[in-house]
Amino acid sequence: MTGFTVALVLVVATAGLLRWRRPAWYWLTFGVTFATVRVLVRYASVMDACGLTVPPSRWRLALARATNRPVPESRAPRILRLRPTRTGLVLRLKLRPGQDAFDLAAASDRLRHSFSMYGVTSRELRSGVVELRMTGYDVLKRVQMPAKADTRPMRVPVALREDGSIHYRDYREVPHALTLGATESGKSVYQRNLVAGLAPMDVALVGIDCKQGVELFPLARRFSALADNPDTAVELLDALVKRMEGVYRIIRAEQRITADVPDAEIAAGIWDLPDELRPTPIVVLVDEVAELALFATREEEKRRDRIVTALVRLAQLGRAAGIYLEICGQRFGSELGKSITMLRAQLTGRTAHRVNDETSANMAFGDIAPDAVLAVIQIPADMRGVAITGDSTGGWARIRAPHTTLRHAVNICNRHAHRTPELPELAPFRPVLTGTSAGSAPLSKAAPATA
Ligand SMILES: Nc1ncnc2c1ncn2[C@@H]1O[C@H](COP(=O)(O)OP(=O)(O)OP(=O)(O)O)[C@@H](O)[C@H]1O
Repeated sequence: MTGFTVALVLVVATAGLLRWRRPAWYWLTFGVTFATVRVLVRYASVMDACGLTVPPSRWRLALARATNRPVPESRAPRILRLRPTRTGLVLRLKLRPGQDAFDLAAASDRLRHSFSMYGVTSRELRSGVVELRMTGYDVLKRVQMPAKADTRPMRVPVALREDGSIHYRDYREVPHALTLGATESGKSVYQRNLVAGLAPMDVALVGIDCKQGVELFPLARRFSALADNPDTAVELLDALVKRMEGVYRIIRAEQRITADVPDAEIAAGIWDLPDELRPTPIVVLVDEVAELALFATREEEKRRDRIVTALVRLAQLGRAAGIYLEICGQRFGSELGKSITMLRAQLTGRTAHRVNDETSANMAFGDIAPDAVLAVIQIPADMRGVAITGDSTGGWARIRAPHTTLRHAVNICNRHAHRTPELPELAPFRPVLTGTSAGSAPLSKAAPATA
């Protein structure tokens, strides 16, 4: 036996032994080749077995009869493209007459078993063309974000989807979002990833962290305004509403100039304004929203009503003024008092981490994607950070953000501290940065924060 044959036998034997464990590196070294060959060789028989073929058309049958040939076989969707990726394979299929995208979606679990893949998901690209994404291993087990991401202004690659693609938080497409989850489910890590993704962009970050500031205050260098208690939060939200009204006045002034000019675009939001006039967009991050909505005394009730009213106004009118809400909490339902469900209805983007009961899952998806409720309940307790994300289109996906530590997020914020815009309306809430620890000093308005 030559040296080459021995090496080949060793490689094949090692690959065979490792196949059942399927770590990510196994996939990259051997799996991708095996899976491509397997899918191509088994394609016709698997499609037939999964009921994804159509009988030959009448003219093909007639032609076979006329030329005295055997009866043609049923045909599977035509493969337009097969692309191996870092996590699996992507197949683009042209459907045969009589098939629809739902046929493939309904057969995805059968396809997964038949092709020996970890996961198969399908989505319609355009009429008659469906994309099947196959993953060779559990990509959410240890999240590694793809090196290349399609970054655009106000679009953050925040997590990995179970089909291996990137999940983006796009503020211009989905202005406001709600993130729910039980304690220790991964909400703060998700929010940290958002801050780290937004830090290099031209955006002002505003934080309301009612967990005594433990999550957002270490990131203070990149924040234009911070509040760590409901009293400061109510003033900060009022200031944001005032700023929103100011931005509306700028848009109105710009409209008067262009309304008389035929064929000119009329500004309907900050993104239609010329660069030199465009106010800085603002992302408002609220951690533990229930703390803002709970009250014990009459005074606190009045404060709570002011807070919720300001949040509703920002959610209703903020998009055009470039003010986007990112609200995080353990529960967000009618038990938090009046106007909460009205606010929730404005939060288009929904992300739910592990929850402890069906009611909490319903708060996230009951009104937009009822089948996602079951998926939320099924998130295992030992997979912290795994979440279900959906939007008003009714679609949903399983995602997990990379495990970004607080130290890593702080480093990113410090690196981009020079990008922190100074907004005059929010100046009183700008964190005062000192080199020393804030210790036991109350972190209220203009409080020192360390990073
Ligand atoms: N995406 C992730 N990947 C791996 N581990 C994670 C991920 N997200 C969270 N974790 C783990 O779960 C722990 C709790 O996460 P996190 O602090 O974000 O939860 P939380 O929902 O904000 O909890 P609480 O509401 O109690 O503050 C983290 O310390 C981390 O170890």
